[in-house]
Amino acid sequence: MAAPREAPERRPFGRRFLTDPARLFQHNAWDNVEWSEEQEANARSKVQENSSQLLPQDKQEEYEVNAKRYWDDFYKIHENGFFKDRHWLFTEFPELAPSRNPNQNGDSAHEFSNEESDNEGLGSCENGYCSLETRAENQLNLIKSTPKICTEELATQKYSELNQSDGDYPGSSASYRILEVGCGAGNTVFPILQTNNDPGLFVYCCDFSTTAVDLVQNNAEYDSSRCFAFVHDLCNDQSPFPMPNESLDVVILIFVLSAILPEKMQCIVNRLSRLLKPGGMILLRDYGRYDLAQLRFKKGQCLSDNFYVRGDGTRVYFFTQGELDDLFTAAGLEKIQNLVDRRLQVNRGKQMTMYRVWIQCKYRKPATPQL
Ligand SMILES: C[S@@+](CC[C@H](N)C(=O)[O-])C[C@H]1O[C@@H](n2cnc3c(N)ncnc32)[C@H](O)[C@@H]1O
Repeated sequence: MAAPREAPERRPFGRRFLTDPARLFQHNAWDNVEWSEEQEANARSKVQENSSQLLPQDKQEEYEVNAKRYWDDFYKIHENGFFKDRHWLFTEFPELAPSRNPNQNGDSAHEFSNEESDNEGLGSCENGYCSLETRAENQLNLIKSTPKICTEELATQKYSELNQSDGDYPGSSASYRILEVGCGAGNTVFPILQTNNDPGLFVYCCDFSTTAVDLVQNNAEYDSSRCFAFVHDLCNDQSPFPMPNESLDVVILIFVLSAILPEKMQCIVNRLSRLLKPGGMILLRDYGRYDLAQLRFKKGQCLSDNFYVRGDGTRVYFFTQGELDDLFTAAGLEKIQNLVDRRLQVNRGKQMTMYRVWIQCKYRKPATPQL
């Protein structure tokens, strides 16, 4: 009998370096690429150019007021077929499944570095988010499922009732609680539920898009004994969370803070920080300054410095490490990790190179809170 095949050793994060430029097209991605001064200057000038004309104020307000609708439309079109599942999550964020064997899932740290397929540009996913305009093959495909009712008003009423009843809230008996904000269709939540087998685990997830939350709740893997999906607008600071302050071990923000109006980010981070237990952590992965997606914007799509609107009406900000550090430390959190992930993606067929920039952070609430 043949010996059982062992899961291939996971390649650790950021370990394929391009030392010989002649090998550029031998792989589809290279880690930790250094930018030359010329490349940096080039990027700066592209951003200057595409930010030289800001959208008029009335248009800006329209995108803010209707933000939820644009994301609803996005999920009506793409449902949950847009994002790739992310087992890299557990390499980058072992906090999501602390007792997991690190050799589980032999996939690479980045969903892009699949050796079988070359990157096709932004359409192949910007670390999980693909721009609508590059996915013309996706046809408008209205939600077929019968959605459960999950309006924010109803949810708010339900939490107030729950919170009044002696600390009994969804997940109140759990020993390890994770909240994902801006969960979209659940491409982070479901891998967590599959991978983290801790019987004390409870996962909350929320999004302001009712369409997205419907997709999560109607997913065959949604298990209400281990998970609670709810509609929540992060920008509405009057909208309660279904769990009390200091009850969460982990809050995850994956490509979400970048979708928020920059002036509102600090208030959101402060509120999320209050939900953490002392010692609990916020984990973030998001767009970095001069990422290819930023350089590709055209004049007329810029809302304010480093903040743009896509063709589908959704918005995106491109962070520096310092900006994120300021946001988290001002919320009383301490830095565990704040790194920039510069990756060169290669489309060997088209002989194209794409420089991606992402930022990854872990910030912890001190045992004695600073706020
Ligand atoms: C780029 S998507 C990322 C989705 C998910 N985190 C993922 O990585 O698959 C940004 C998400 O943030 C959500 N979002 C944007 N603004 C929000 C807000 N004010 N409150 C709650 N969710 C918001 C959107 O609906 C969308 O699902």
